[in-house]
Amino acid sequence: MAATVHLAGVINESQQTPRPNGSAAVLAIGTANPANCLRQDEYPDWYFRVTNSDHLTTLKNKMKRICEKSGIKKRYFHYTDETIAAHPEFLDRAAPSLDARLRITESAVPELAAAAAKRAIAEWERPATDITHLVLATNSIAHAPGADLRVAALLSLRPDVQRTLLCFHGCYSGCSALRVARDLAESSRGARVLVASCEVVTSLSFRTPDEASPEALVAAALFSDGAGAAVVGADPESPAERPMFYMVAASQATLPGTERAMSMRLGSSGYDFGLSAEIPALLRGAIAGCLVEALAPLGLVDTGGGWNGLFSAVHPGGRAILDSCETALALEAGKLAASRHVLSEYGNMGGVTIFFVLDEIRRRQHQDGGQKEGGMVDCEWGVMLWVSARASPSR
Ligand SMILES: CC(C)(COP(=O)(O)OP(=O)(O)OC[C@H]1O[C@@H](n2cnc3c(N)ncnc32)[C@H](O)[C@@H]1OP(=O)(O)O)[C@@H](O)C(=O)NCCC(=O)NCCSC(=O)/C=C/c1ccc(O)cc1
Repeated sequence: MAATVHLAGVINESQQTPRPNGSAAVLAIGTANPANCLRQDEYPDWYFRVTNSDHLTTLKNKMKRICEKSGIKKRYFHYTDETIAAHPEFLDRAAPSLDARLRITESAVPELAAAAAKRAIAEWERPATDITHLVLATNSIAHAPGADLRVAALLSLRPDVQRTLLCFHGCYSGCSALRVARDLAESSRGARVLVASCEVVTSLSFRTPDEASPEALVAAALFSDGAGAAVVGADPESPAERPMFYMVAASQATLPGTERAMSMRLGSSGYDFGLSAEIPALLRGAIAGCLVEALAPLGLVDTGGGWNGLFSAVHPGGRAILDSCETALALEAGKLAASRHVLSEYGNMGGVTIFFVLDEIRRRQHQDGGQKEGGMVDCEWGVMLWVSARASPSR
């Protein structure tokens, strides 16, 4: 472990660090992707060729059907043809390959996360040394000292920056990181939290297609690499700090009996993903009830017009996930336009994707001057799966 001294102070109540008056807000956003971009309509041919699997014609045709229905146009990958040529063990399920994969991700994750974070800090227009906390979420590493320490060094954050590393939160890691950032930002006045999410998970999961693992084929057709970052803080301290989304509440709900529906398991040959074909239907059945429970304490209720009065930042886990949300919540066409756009342009980058969706929503707010597609911008309140957000009235 790195030589880090952790101190916890206990003080008299009257001497507590003052807490901020307002809610934490997203003050800036940055995103980044690796250079290797592959078109989705060409991916099955490429994938079966480089894995020497062209003879598996039934499986290849299935992947083509999945890609056609994925709602994705292109995806980004840290790996390249050269990576695959240099690592024949990635193609052989029986060969141990985890060490080689983790050596790749150990440097790739902090570098990509820092690239996104640099853009967020540049937009924030304050020095990186004003960052008091760093929260990094990833499913793509398994080492300590972790990528959070390396990101802090790459960005020249101050030595006493308080770091939190969240690993193995799956596709909701971005929401987890934002929830933790919100709590940190609201717990001490002046806190400025750099929150980042980074996945190069395809380097941990790339392998030969297997007729016995159709779920792995779905993962191979959807997942993509990228990084997203935001600066989060309460009580803007200067005119340059422009809140774009106030994070007013966060909640989490787990559907009983669904523990096996979505899973990730890191083994000697990398990640195995479990993605039940039931996920879109499970979501369809549960989402409205979850929304009612999460929003009622905020006084937000469906008064008959459905949930179209909110803007929605939904993690685009797959085209069918978005369809399920749209159906279950009776959303008007275009209400999930930002999520669909991000899915189409980048694929499913796990927890990173939600940063791209928030970025896309605010871009549409600016471009359209309030006359946006799908009634998104004139909504004061919004919901992000699973963090509720309120758009700044000043934006
Ligand atoms: C794009 C898909 C994969 C296919 O499109 P489709 O409209 O369902 O098309 P088909 O029904 O014709 O399916 C095409 C083929 O794929 C197969 N398939 C179809 N899902 C499968 C399957 N999970 N296994 C294994 N074969 C399959 C299906 O059997 C079929 O095979 P075949 O008959 O041989 O053509 C679509 O099903 C889809 O988007 N599925 C959702 C993928 C998914 O689970 N994503 C979640 C990843 S985890 C995540 O991001 C978290 C999200 C989340 C978000 C919000 C929350 O609140 C909580 C969580």
